[in-house]
This record gives sequence, structure tokens and C-alpha cells, in this order.
Amino acid sequence: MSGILNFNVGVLGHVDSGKTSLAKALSTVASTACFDKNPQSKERGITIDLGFSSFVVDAPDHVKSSTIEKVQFTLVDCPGHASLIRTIIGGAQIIDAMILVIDITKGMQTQTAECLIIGEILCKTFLVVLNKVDMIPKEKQKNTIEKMTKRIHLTLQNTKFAGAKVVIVAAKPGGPEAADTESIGVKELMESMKDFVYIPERNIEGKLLFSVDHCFSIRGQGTVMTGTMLQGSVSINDNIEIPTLKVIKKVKSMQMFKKPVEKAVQGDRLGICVTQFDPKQLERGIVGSPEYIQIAFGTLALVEKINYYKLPVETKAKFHISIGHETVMAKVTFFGSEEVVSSENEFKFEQEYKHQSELIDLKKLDEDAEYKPVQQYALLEFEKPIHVIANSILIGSKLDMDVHTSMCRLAFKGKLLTTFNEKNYNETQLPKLKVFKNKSKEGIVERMSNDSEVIVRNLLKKDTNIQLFVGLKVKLSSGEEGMIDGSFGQSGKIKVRISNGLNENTQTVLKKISGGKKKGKGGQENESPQQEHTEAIKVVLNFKKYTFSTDKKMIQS
Ligand SMILES: Nc1nc2c(ncn2[C@@H]2O[C@H](COP(=O)(O)OP(=O)(O)OP(=O)(O)O)[C@@H](O)[C@H]2O)c(=O)[nH]1
Repeated sequence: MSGILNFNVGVLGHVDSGKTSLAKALSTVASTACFDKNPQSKERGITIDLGFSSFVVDAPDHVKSSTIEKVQFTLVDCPGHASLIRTIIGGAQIIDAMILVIDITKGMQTQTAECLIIGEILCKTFLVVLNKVDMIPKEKQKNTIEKMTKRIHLTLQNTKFAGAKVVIVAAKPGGPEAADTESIGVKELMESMKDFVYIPERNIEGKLLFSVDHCFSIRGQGTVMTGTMLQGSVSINDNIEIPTLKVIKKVKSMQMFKKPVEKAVQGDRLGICVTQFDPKQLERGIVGSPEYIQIAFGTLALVEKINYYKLPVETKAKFHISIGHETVMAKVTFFGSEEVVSSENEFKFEQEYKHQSELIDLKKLDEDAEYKPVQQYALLEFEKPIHVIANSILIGSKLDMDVHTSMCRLAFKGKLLTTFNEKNYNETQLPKLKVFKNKSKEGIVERMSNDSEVIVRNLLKKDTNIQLFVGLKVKLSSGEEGMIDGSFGQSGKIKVRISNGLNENTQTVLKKISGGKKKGKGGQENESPQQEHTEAIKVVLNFKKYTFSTDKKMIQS
């Protein structure tokens, strides 16, 4: 819509803090799916779906221009119930700013903290609403407001929203039973919202990406998908793909807040009508230009630990990974790289990464006593393939943690770097990605076969597949370098070829050791333990064991 800037605001907070009441108080125009219309939501009395509503104001001076006269605030009312965090994360991907609603009688609650984290990951601007101020007796209001505001500022101190504005509101004075009394503080809130508007970067070039949050059919017309334009643009008659249904549909008509439009661009809230399909098949998801959205069974990501998550984030553990509206279990392997990544677009893939046992705590005190996030690479192997787009934001969580605990379940956040799918995996178009652990093994030279070959024991276990180690380099404690040539006998011993031959000293020592060995009963060799300690020549094998490798070679020097 020319002249109007659409600005998406997430309304988030703990269950029952008053998000829906606040959105209602703020809105004048309701879109198709707003205000708890969902019947299941009515039954449960909570917002279980993302509700959308909007209102338009005159553009504040800092964004006003010849092309922007007005700002349309689209409110995304996210559910507060703990079990619905997936929906919250999905909804939050499309927001530009966030209103965190806190019940003034309760203060910060578990989901308040989780919402704050989501806001930190996804939003540029933010404000706090202290709601239900009418529930505080008049004489105590000033005191309570001061105390709560102070507490909130303390919590925000170490976040990117330090110093954020706190607005005092009563969205629905008197609560559910009260007649529709006028809300308190909502006009002030609108003014504060004008302050946090900015012109979001809207990339109208490039492929279309549309996040669908509702789907319904209109008899005689087709199926309507409502959602938010995440990227690119769409016009009537364009072909769009619904990847989960593997179909391509033509855009028949489009509406923005009940008005027909010909074209929509990134950031717009939109209903797209296409030829009929069963809306039950697509409740939520992404739609894009044909062949743009990939199905991936894994991804490489740059991640960092979420400070509020109190448990260690161990490698190889399983986490819920939320990307867009999809949440899937994944095995997560953390690793680091000594190489510097010069820029996001110039990621050097021909690298090897050292495996790390866990994700380092987010905040590491640096020299200036400032907190700095620590980013690490991670390999995520999904339990089932999901639809993803490069560069998407992801959140790793333990959603199966008891929702009644007061612990934050969001463990790490990050960004997709590259994804693995059947096509690039089979055609080996994949970047050469290898994740390894440095390992070291030590054995003992048992004897020499000739001046350039020794027999080594205790380096590898009896049941190890020695073939995997053939060709790897070893070093003797006497200085010579050699290479594993193959197995010797059935007991795990190996032959090692000494590249430049054994030097004379070594030969003398080895002859002495061999001479010191006595034949025990049954012809087996025994050696005196003392000799082993004083004269034994050790063999050290340093190698890389790959926990993930796109070229399938799992062990290397
Ligand atoms: N007294 C009082 N009650 C309020 C106020 N705002 C909301 N309520 C009541 O608080 C309850 C929860 O309000 P909702 O707006 O449904 O809260 P919500 O945060 O959207 O809830 P979920 O979507 O379930 O997380 C309802 O019974 C409201 O009537 C307020 O300003 N004052």
C-alpha cells in the first residue's frame, strides 16, 4: 500500500498477562484471524493461535517521508502458554518490534523471560507494558510501579534492550466480568509505539518467501492463505509453490486488511487466494517462488548459548530446533574453527572443525569487563527433513522440559549457514565440511622385523578395524617417523614401516629388548616389566577422528 509503512509488532508475555486484551484495546481494524476467534482457544480461554489485528496512525517525524505518510501497526498476539512456544517462535520470526506484557501483580514469570529472549533474537526495538495496574490499590500504585519498573530495568540491564521504556497500562480494568470500561494508559502506549517505529529493511528483490499462519477456503473462489511476506514480492498471476504439498498454484487475488491489492512486498500482512486446495493440509508453513524452498535433513549453523539456560548444552545431545514455523528434533554437534570467517557471505567451507564437548557459556568476560557473546559452529542433524531457507534464524530448546519448572527452556540461538539435502548430498556439491576430534594413541615397539620395519603392540585394540588406520603416520619416541603398514597376527599388533629406516641407536636398543625376552610356556613371549619402563620405544599416533564428514573418510592423520 503506497504511503503506508506496515510495522509488525509482537505482543508477547506470560499466560494471562493480558496480551489479547491489550491488542483489543489498541486495535481498530481487525483482520481475518484476530482476537481469539479460534473455537478451541475460546474453550481454553487462552490465545492458542497467532492473532492478528492492526491500526493506523500518522507517521511520526523520524520515519515520515514523501512515500510514508502513515504507519500501520500489525499486532501479532502470540500465545502465552508454555506448551505453545513453537507457535510463539514461529510468530516471532515476522515481527519488527516487541511489546512484552507483564502482569504488574505478578512481575517477571517464566515465559516472560523466554519471550524476552525471543525478542532479543528477533527484534530491533522493544517496550515493556506493566498491565493490570487497576488491580493495585490506588494508595499503593506509585510505590508498586516504581518498584516493578526498577526491577525490570535491572533485568534488562545486560540485554540489548537496556533502558527500554516501561508503560503502565490497564488494558481491561476490572477484569473479565467488568463492563467495557475505558482502558488506562493505552493512548500513552500508542505514543511510545510511535517512538519505536523504524523503517525495517525490506528486500523486495529476490525470491518470494511468505509465512502462512492461517488457511481457509471461500466457496466459489479458492483457498486463502493469510500470512506475512518475509522476502521478495508477489503479484496477481504469479506462480507460488506450497512445498509441503508439493504443488504450484497461481495467485488469483490478494487482500491486505480487507482491501484488494495487486502486489505485496516484504513486511506486508496479506491474504493470498489461490485455486482450491484443502486448507486443512496447510495450517502453517512457508510458501515461496517455485523450487526456492529446500527440504533439508541437516544444516550447518553458527550458534551461541542463551545465557538464561542453566544446564550445559552438550554436544551430541538432542534439542528441538525451531526454524520458522517448523520445530524438529535434531542431534547437535558443536565444534569450533581456528579460521576466521571473513564475512557471512564468504564463508570458507573447505575447512575442518575441531569438535567440542559443549557449547561455551554465552557471556565471557573480556578485558574491558564487557560481556561478549561466543559464537560457535554446530552441525544439526534433523530427525526428519524439514523445509528451510538459508540464513534463517533458529532457536534450539528443550521443550520437553517440564513446563512447570521455572527454568528457561531456550538453550541456544543461531543462524543457518548451509543446509544439506538429498540433492547436494548425493551430487557431492556440498562444501567440504568435516568435524573432527583430535585423538592420540600410544603403543610400544615390540621388535624390529628389519631395519625399516617394526612390530608394534598396544597401539590399537584387538577388535579395532586396523584397515582404517593403514597409511596413517606415527612417530617413535626415538625420533623416527613411520607409517602404519597393516596388521600383524590376530592380536591387534601392527606393522609400521619406518620411512627413512631405523637409526643405529634404535636398532641397538631394539636388539637388546628382543634379546631380553624369554620364551615363556607355550612359546609365548614375556618381557621383564623393568625393561619396558626404562628402554621401551614408544609409538605415538596422532590422528583426527571425524564425527561428521561429507567425504565419508572418518579417520585421517
Ligand atoms: N483487572 C484487569 N484484568 C485484566 C486486564 N487485562 C486483562 N485482564 C484479564 O486478565 C485475563 C487474561 O487476559 P487476556 O487478555 O486473555 O490475557 P492473554 O495474555 O492474552 O492470555 P493468553 O493468550 O492466554 O496468554 C482476562 O480475564 C482479562 O479480562 C487489566 O488491565 N485489568
